[in-house]
Amino acid sequence: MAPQDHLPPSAQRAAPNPALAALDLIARLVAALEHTPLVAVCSIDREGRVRFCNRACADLSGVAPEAVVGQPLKCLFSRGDREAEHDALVEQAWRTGRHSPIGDWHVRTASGQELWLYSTLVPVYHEGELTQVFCMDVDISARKHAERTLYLAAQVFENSRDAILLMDRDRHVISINRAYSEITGYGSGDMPGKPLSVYRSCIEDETFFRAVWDQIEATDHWQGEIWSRRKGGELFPAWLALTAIRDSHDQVSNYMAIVSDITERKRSEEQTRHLAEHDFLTDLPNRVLLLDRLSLALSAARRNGSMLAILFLDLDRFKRINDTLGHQVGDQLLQEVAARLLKCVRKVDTVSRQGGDEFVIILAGIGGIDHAAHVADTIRQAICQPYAIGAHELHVSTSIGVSIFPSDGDDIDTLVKNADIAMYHAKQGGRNNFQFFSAEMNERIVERASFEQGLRRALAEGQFELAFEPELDIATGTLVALEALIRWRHPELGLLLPERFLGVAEEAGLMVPIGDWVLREACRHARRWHDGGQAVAVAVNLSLTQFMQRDLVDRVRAALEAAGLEARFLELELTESIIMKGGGATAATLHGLRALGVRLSLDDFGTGWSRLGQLKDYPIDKLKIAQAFLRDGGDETVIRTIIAMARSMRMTVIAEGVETPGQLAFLRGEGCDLYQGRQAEAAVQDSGLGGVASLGSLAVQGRADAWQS
Ligand SMILES: Nc1nc2c(ncn2[C@@H]2O[C@H](COP(=O)(O)OP(=O)(O)OP(=O)(O)O)[C@@H](O)[C@H]2O)c(=O)[nH]1
Repeated sequence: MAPQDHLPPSAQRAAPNPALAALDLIARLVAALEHTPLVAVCSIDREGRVRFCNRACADLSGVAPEAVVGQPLKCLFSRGDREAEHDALVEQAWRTGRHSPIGDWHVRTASGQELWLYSTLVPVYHEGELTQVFCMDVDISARKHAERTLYLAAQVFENSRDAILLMDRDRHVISINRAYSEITGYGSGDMPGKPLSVYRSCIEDETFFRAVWDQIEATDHWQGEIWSRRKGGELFPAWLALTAIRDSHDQVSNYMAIVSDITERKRSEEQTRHLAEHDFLTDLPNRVLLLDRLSLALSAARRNGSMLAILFLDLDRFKRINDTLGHQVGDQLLQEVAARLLKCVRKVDTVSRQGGDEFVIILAGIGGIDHAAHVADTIRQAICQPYAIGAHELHVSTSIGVSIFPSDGDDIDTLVKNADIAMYHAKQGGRNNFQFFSAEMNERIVERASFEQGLRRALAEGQFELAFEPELDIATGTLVALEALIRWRHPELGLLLPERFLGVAEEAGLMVPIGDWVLREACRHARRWHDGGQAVAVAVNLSLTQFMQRDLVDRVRAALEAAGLEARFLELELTESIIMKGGGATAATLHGLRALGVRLSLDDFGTGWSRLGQLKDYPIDKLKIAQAFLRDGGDETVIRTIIAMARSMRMTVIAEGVETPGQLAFLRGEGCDLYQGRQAEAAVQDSGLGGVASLGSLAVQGRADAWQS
């Protein structure tokens, strides 16, 4: 190609003399064109074949110039679905002789690289004739990439759900995005130009913000929770992330603030925390929060040298309300109790529910123990007032234990434990009262705990024994039965009577295993007597707890079977109160036992039952006149009535605690069947048979036989 071929005809026509200078200029222009790295240039002929390609074009397309000459233009760059559009521009350049509009083209090179080209087509004349079209392309891929990045950044900024605010290096607002406007209510024109500090909530002070900006200066970043203010003045909790943006010279050019409205999150966190720290039924603080508050109150008391009281409350006989009226009524009562407790204390105090019918109250910073006593008594009285729950008017009382910091303990556990111990003593003291903790109480509780442990060991190690008290026929003096009475041969305290340990056993939940042991052991003894030739019956006392066991009949059957004892030789003694408290299941249990063939006897008769007629519904074989009626001269009328009643109901009647010959004579005169007590024991001794071990030779007949159905 001759150098002048590149110039349009007008330029060729206007070329000044001298001609050589012009040729030289053209030669240099061509050389520049060939070597410029900025513009990729190639030319095509009328057939669309490449005739020339400069180095930049070869570099950009990745095709060697020798390989491209004679090839169609698209072997350099393919324009995808815009190929036809480009062909039309080429055709237009040939047709009009004018250069095509400059435009951006997204192309792909032969090696698959994608580029953006800024292109035009320039028709070139030679000697007045249009001979070539030059394709001139500038690689603008980098610019396009930057534009795209900027575009995306702008989209992110605008469409982010987080509120974003941009500042200049002086912390003046430049712009805010849509989310920022939505969250804060400020429009895009409200904030720009103003310092960010204008929009602070005033909850955090200057020191706080100074620390924030100090950290940003040091690390380019700060994030944390703050209170933010909406345009209308409303405050809201926000999570703020502040970041310094640096320019290419590593100088801070801007700051960006990202603000998230965390109102909902805080609310739900608060809700979760509330649930974790409060009792669902009463909404009072639960044990977790109580311990937390107590820890704070203790620290404050230590700091101020003040006193603090812990009140441990337990409702009295609450179980009865649940049992008689149902759990739901019980729940409502607990809620009402909670409300009353709150009314009895100050705002600084904490009322908490520990669970069940137990409440613990912290009285902070009390002036003296009088204050605690006053509050305890106010509470006691408030709880005693009647409750209207549904159609019911309920009455309940509470027992309260009080411990005082610092005198009753220095730490949470000790203070709560001691208040609990004091509450236990309030219960022991008859309920519906309050007790201050004392060291003696603690000693007693420790003693009781070790006693309880001892009881468990006694069961495991066989420290229990049975003593037997004879029941004799008044008319014949014959031994009819032996009542089994438990004794505990305590390793340190010696032989203990049941009064000494059965209360603790009851509270420790040991009545059933101990009762089982007595039952089995008594049956085993009776079997031994039988094997020795004496078919004497054995009487065993049942406790309420045993009686309430659903499988009582099975347990009794199992004891009989294990001993190989006939059921008619076992007599179970119940008290009136057991029968009364047995509830709806009493009759079924008694009939179940009777069906086994065992005898049923009512102990301590005459001391509690008001509805004698009810006895007819139960299969009771024997009435035991309470010892109280014989003491101090006795109550002859009652005894006479009981004997008459037993007769009319075809029951055997026995008097217990017969101590004198006079008493025995009286009972004999009234037609009482059997007797028990010191007189009976003396009679057994007199007969030369000192104890149960000798029973093998004791004559047993009469009433025992008469019992057989
Ligand atoms: N309604 C109701 N009863 C509960 C709840 N939690 C525990 N209880 C019952 O509360 C009763 C607590 O009884 P206790 O304190 O052991 O005994 P009490 O009958 O109050 O007798 P004393 O405490 O010896 O005076 C038990 O019957 C539990 O089943 C509850 O959330 N709602």
